[in-house]
Formats: sequence, C-alpha cells, structure tokens
Amino acid sequence: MSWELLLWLLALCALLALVVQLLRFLRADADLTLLWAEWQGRRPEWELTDMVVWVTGASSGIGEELAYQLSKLGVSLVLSARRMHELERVKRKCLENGNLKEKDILILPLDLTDRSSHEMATKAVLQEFGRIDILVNNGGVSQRALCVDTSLDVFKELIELNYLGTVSLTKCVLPHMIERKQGKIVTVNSMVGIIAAPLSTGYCASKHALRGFFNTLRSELATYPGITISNICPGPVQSNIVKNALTEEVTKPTGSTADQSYKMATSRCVRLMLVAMANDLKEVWISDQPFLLMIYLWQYMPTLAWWLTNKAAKRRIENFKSGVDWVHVSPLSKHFHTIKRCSPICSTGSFDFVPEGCRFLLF
Ligand SMILES: NC(=O)c1ccc[n+]([C@@H]2O[C@H](COP(=O)([O-])OP(=O)(O)OC[C@H]3O[C@@H](n4cnc5c(N)ncnc54)[C@H](O)[C@@H]3O)[C@@H](O)[C@H]2O)c1
Repeated sequence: MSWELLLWLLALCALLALVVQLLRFLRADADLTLLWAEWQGRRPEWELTDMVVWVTGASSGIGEELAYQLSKLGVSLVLSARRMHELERVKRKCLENGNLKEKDILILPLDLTDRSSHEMATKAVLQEFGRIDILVNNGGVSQRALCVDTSLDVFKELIELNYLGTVSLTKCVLPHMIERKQGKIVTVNSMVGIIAAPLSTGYCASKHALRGFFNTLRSELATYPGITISNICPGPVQSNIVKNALTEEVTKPTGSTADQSYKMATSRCVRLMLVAMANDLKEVWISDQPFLLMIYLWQYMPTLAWWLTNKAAKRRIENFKSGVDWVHVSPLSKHFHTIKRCSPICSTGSFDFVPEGCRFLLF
C-alpha cells in the first residue's frame, strides 16, 4: 500500500472519529467527565452499599426515584420531606421493590424552612443509625413568574427553602462528618445554578447561591479529603417541579399540567447522580440536548451563550404569557430530538453498536 493511500485512510479515520464524537456529544445526556465515570469509573453498586444515606425531598420526583434506586443498593435510608403519608408510600415501595428491611428505612418528616428543627432531626438519624455517610440535599421548589410581577415574599421563600434550609441542614450534619473525617454532601442544584433562565429570577438566585456556598465549603474542607462535596446540576427532568413552582404570590399555585415528554426520565437522571456520588465528582451537568450544549456555551463561549439566551428568552416569555411552559415548542429542541433518534451509533451512553476494536475512536 502506498504512503499516500495510507495517509488518506488515516485522514478518513480521523474524520470518521470526529463525526462520531460530534454525534455522540449531540446526544450526550451529561458532561463528559460524568459519562467517562459512568463508562470507566466506580460503580454505585460497589461504592454505596452499606452506607447511611439521608435524602431530603424524598416524597416526590428526583428524591423519590433516588429512594427507589438506593434501596436496591442495600443502603440504610432516611427519607425526609414534609408529608408523612407520601413518605410512607415511598417507604412501602422501597420495601416491595428494593433489598431493604423495615429497620433499614427511617421516615423523618422535615420542613427545610423550619430551621430550628434541623438539629433534632440530625440527632434522630444518628440515634437510629449511628452515622450519616451521605447527605443528599434535594428538597426544593422552583418558580414561574416574571420578576416585575413577583412579590418579595416569593424571593424570600425561595431563599429560605432552597438556600438557607439546605445550608442549615448541612451545618447540622457537618460537625459529625468532620469528627469521622469522612462523608459525602451531595446537593441537587440545577443547570440554572450556572446559567440564566427567564421567569425564575428567585429560583436561579437561590441555586447560584448554593453553588457558591458549596464550592467555598469544599475549599474550607481541603484538610479533610475524606469529606466530599458534589453539586448535581440537572436540566429539565420529569417530576412535579413545575406543578409545585411558586408564582407571583407565595399562595398562588401554577396550575400547570405541562407536557413532560421532552424532559429527561427521572430514572436516568438519578442513575447518573449515583455515578457522580460513587466517583466523588465535584460538579456534574445532567441534561438532554440542547440544554447540555447551553451549559457548555455558558462555560466556554459566554458571548454566544448570551446571544442565544436572549433570543430564547423572548420566545419563552411569549409562550409563558400564552400559557405554554417553555422549550418543548422550540425548533432547536426538536432538531436535537431528531439527531438523537437518528444516531444509533451513539446510543444510550453504551457502546453496544461499536465494534470492540473501534472504541478508542470514541474518546
Ligand atoms: N425536575 C427538574 O427539572 C429539576 C431540574 C433541576 C434541578 N431540580 C432540583 O431537584 C430537586 C428536586 O426537585 P424535583 O424535580 O424532584 O421536584 P418535586 O416537586 O417533584 O420534588 C421536590 C421535593 O422537595 C420537597 N420539598 C418542597 N418544599 C419543602 C420543604 N419546605 N421542606 C422539605 N421538603 C420540601 C417536596 O416535598 C418534594 O419531595 C429540587 O432541588 C429542584 O430544584 C429539578
């Protein structure tokens, strides 16, 4: 074979690898570090078994699914939220479908805004299980309202619940982790803890505040390498978040029955969260496209990100005023769904379609 032909073949391979990489990225549903950890890193099944895990906001959505997936790993579970009967329902399902016994699950009603109760709640967990290995700060509410129409009470509520409630509980658990020199503090932040999202000024602010808090706390804990802090930043995920979102007034419900089909499945988001926990990743982005791409743009090409955000914001506010909850009508989003359907080589984060010898091309 002549040198020229060999060079052409190599160039073709490189081009093919590039196209595969691009397709793969366009259908990626998490940042590349997390996908790598899912592929090559530590498995939740090896790392999280036997741990004592405290999940807030466990009565619905992401927290509920987390309880189900954790119960299959054989952890000891503490389920917290405000509604006792909902927690009982989640516990029953964990016992039916998981590997846990009655004694492995503690139901602990908790209101994140009632900060004076957090110390007692922490003592109750320690009394029951003797330790807390993982605290998952998941409980929270979102917002759907224009800033100009929103009462200051709504901003106060979002900060009290999403930010101060989470900080308060973390501060109660932290001395115990410091004493043991180990533990994981996992916080369900959001992609809007990084980027801007219209109609959610108060929610975005609370999540940005959490990101600043936990990044700084991590630096303060540098002398305790056994204590890890993970910020989980999901994009849209199927849950009750929009239904429960605050509006212009604290007492006014959204009344939204928004279409959730364009959002990421809760089970996939939670699986990736478990991978992040097992691998002690500092910050992870979990989202379908085009939202994942937006986070990358915000991080690496902010000028372009601002231009796109402003264009999308106009459309989103128009949609909101006509009673439609955002992006599933966006042409860009539809485009990405088409790419996803048409790229089997990059299927579901696995490499089933790629011959063993060619896998090096993908990373
Ligand atoms: N679903 C999404 O699209 C999405 C995206 C990014 C981030 N998140 C974050 O994920 C977390 C979970 O939300 P979700 O999507 O499962 O929504 P959800 O509404 O289904 O669940 C929220 C949970 O928080 C609990 N909660 C609310 N107020 C509370 C309080 N005062 N005290 C204690 N618990 C309280 C609720 O009872 C519920 O269990 C939130 O922090 C949210 O900000 C969600």
